[in-house]
Amino acid sequence: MSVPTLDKSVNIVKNRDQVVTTLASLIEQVSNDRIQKHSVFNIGVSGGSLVAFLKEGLPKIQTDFGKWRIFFCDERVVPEDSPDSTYGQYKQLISALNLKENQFVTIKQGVSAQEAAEDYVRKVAQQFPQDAIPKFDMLLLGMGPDGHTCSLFPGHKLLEERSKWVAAITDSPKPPPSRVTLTFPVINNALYCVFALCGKEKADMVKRILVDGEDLPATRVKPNGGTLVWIMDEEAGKYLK
Ligand SMILES: O=C1O[C@H](COP(=O)(O)O)[C@@H](O)[C@H](O)[C@H]1O
Repeated sequence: MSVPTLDKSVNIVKNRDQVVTTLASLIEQVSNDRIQKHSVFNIGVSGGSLVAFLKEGLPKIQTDFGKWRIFFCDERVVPEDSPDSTYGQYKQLISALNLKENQFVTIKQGVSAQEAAEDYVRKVAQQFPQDAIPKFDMLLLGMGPDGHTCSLFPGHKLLEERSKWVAAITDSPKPPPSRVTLTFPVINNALYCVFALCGKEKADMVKRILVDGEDLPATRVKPNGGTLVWIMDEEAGKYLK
């Protein structure tokens, strides 16, 4: 796959297919660079529409998937065989990309959101023994029509979380209510934070975030010393032109 010309932090491409291709190409470029330098690629994935983008795009890229460690930017506290489980949806990629199940760092099953968050933070810390705050190579983020990202929702107290790397939420306004999410100190420590989104129902929120700079969860994604990239189709970006 050819390297994208992403010279801007906000990239509006024609349609959904081009969102998929542009995103996949950026992942290919960054993963190969990180694997060459560090022999591992630590990536965090989100749920929602991103899952389909990756299912379509990742099988087309050239990278050493065996060197990937895959984390969840957020996860729903539900059984893995539930349609709401983000890991459950990514499982189909295991055979498509020749991954092993143990390359995914998943949440503990059958426990409360609080216990799942405490367990997840231990698992994350184990993978980043040298880092004061885990430094992900790349976090792939979605943005809901309300401006939420990960499981960080507008007006929620978790937006102010400064000490925990991973937090539990049990009152998510979007179902299911119980979730585990990375917090801003970790999100904004990543090397790359990449939003990928499509559709006219997101256009108003894109404007409120990228033009008006309204204080919404997705607006707070500002990686310190890292790179922020938005990839969207013309419908989502229609108020930016
Ligand atoms: O609930 C969630 O929603 C967001 C956004 O989803 P989308 O379908 O509007 O793209 C997603 O990024 C997050 O991981 C998920 O838990």
